[in-house]
Amino acid sequence: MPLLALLYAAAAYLVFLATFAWTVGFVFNLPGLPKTIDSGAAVSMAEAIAVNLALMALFAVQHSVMARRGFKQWWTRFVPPSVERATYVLAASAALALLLWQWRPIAQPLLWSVQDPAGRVALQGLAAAGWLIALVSTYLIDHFALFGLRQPWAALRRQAEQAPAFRTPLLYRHVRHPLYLGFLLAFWATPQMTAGHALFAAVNTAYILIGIAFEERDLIAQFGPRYLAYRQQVGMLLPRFRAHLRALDS
Ligand SMILES: C[S@@+](CC[C@H](N)C(=O)[O-])C[C@H]1O[C@@H](n2cnc3c(N)ncnc32)[C@H](O)[C@@H]1O
Repeated sequence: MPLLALLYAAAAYLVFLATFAWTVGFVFNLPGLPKTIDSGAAVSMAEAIAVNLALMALFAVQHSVMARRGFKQWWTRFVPPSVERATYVLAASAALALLLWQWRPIAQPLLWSVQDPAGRVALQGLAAAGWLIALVSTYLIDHFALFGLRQPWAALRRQAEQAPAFRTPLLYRHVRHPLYLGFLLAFWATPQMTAGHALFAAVNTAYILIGIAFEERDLIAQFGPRYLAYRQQVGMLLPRFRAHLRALDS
C-alpha cells in the first residue's frame, strides 16, 4: 500500500510537470502547443469572457477550498493523509489543464504592443525570470512536500510526518510571497498585451491577492508571533527598501 501511494504521487507529479510546462508555453504563446493564450478559434467577446471567467473560477475554487486547513481535516477522513497533497496536486493540474485547453482568445483590443526588439527581449526576459523565481521559491519552501511526494516517501520509510517549518531563506528575506511575485511578473511582462491576456493576468492578480490574505491567516494560526513579526519586517510582494537601509545602517 505505501508503495502504491508513492507511485500514485509520482504519477500526479508527472501530470503537474507536464501541465506546468504547458502553462509556461501557453502564456509565452510558444508555437507547436495545442493551445496558447492568444491562439484558437475566435468567438464573440461575450462568450470568450464568460467561458474564461468560468474556467478561472473553477481553478480558483478547487485551489482555495482544497488548500484550507478545515477542508484538509475533513477529507483526510476519506483520503489517506500520505496522498492528500498528491491528490490536491492532481486536481489542481486537471483544473489548470482544462483552463488551458478550453481558453478562448480575445485578440482585440490590444492594450500594448512593443515593436522595439530590445524592449521585446526585455519583457520576455522579465517573464522568464518570473517563472524561474516561482520555481526556485518552491524549492526554498519545500518543493517535494508542496507537490505531494515527500509525504508518501516518509510513509514508505515509516517516518513520522514532519510538521511544516517556518522558512525565510533567500528570496523570502526580501518578500513574503516570492512565488506569487514570480507569477505576477510572468503574467504581466509581455510585449503584446491582448484583451484576453489582460483578462487572464488581471483575474489571476486579484486571485493571488485574495489567496495571500487566506494563506497568511493560516500561517499566523500555524506560526503565531513569528509570522506576525515577519510580516512587520518584510514586504508582501515588494521589498521594503527603507527596512533594508535600516538593516544596512545598523
Ligand atoms: C504555493 S506556496 C506559496 C508560498 C508563498 N506564498 C510564496 O508566494 O512564495 C503555499 C504554501 O507555502 C506555505 N508558506 C508560505 N510562506 C511560508 C514560509 N515563510 N515558511 C513556510 N511555509 C510557508 C503556505 O503555508 C502554503 O502551504
